[in-house]
Amino acid sequence: MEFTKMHGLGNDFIVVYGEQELPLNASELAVRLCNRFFGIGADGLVYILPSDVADFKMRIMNSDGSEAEQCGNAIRCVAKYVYDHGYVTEDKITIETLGAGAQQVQLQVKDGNVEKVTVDMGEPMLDGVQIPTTIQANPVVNQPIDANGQQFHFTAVSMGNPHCVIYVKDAVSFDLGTWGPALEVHPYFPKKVNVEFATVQDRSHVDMRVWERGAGPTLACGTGACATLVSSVLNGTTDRSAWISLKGGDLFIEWNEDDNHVYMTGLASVVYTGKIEV
Ligand SMILES: N[C@H](CCC[C@H](N)C(=O)O)C(=O)O
Repeated sequence: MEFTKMHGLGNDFIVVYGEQELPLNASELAVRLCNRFFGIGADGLVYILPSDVADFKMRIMNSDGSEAEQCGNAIRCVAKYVYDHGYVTEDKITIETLGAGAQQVQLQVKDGNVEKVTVDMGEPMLDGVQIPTTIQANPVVNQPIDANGQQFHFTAVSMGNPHCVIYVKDAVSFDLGTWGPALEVHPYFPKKVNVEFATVQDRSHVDMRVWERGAGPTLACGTGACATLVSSVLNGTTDRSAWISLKGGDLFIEWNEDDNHVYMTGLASVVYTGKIEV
């Protein structure tokens, strides 16, 4: 199997092009190939597939073998991949995901190189039951939640995949390993949840660290950055556009007041290409 190792701010993926549909063993392959000791090593396995409603379809498997409905960093990588390989000639393309349907992607190209990618991540889902959570509220803002004997307050947002945003004193030094795993599987979240720990620096800058559903601590999370911006607007702590600073770098997120869509802008990078027996 040929693959391209790519990342979005250090959130890394094994990208596979050429399949007509998701392989039946995609989940087992994800666990095997994402393993950082016995496999290639990555946060996820990403397939670029044909689509009936967009230029391409993206399916993403977390490193634990679970499938996610959406992945912000991966969709930027997919857009760069198809442009670099000449599968598209326009700098504006559409990519279908399970969680958000056909999404518009704008490539910022200079001298033939993809510099930045802006993705329309669609409308945030704020209804507690739809996210899904067990909380009957719309939106779910600043709700108490206990984990390992500690009480936090969270705001829940879905970007096609579920997110739990918690504000802490210092996200940069926060101990993800102690609290992330318990919150990921908290009974409030029937489909588990991605957990973001955030510190608002000012109305246009938030520090965020993430414990991802099905992948654990990653260097960046695109949908998590979107959820963090939406949550911060709901909590009145930022403007509707801001820089979200992750361990692997910065994403610029805007929650547009006119169309209610969230727009994410950031980098996408190729590390190497390879072949592996599967
Ligand atoms: N672990 C996530 C999928 C990857 C999301 C993240 N890597 C991103 O960039 O949005 C989930 O199970 O919902």
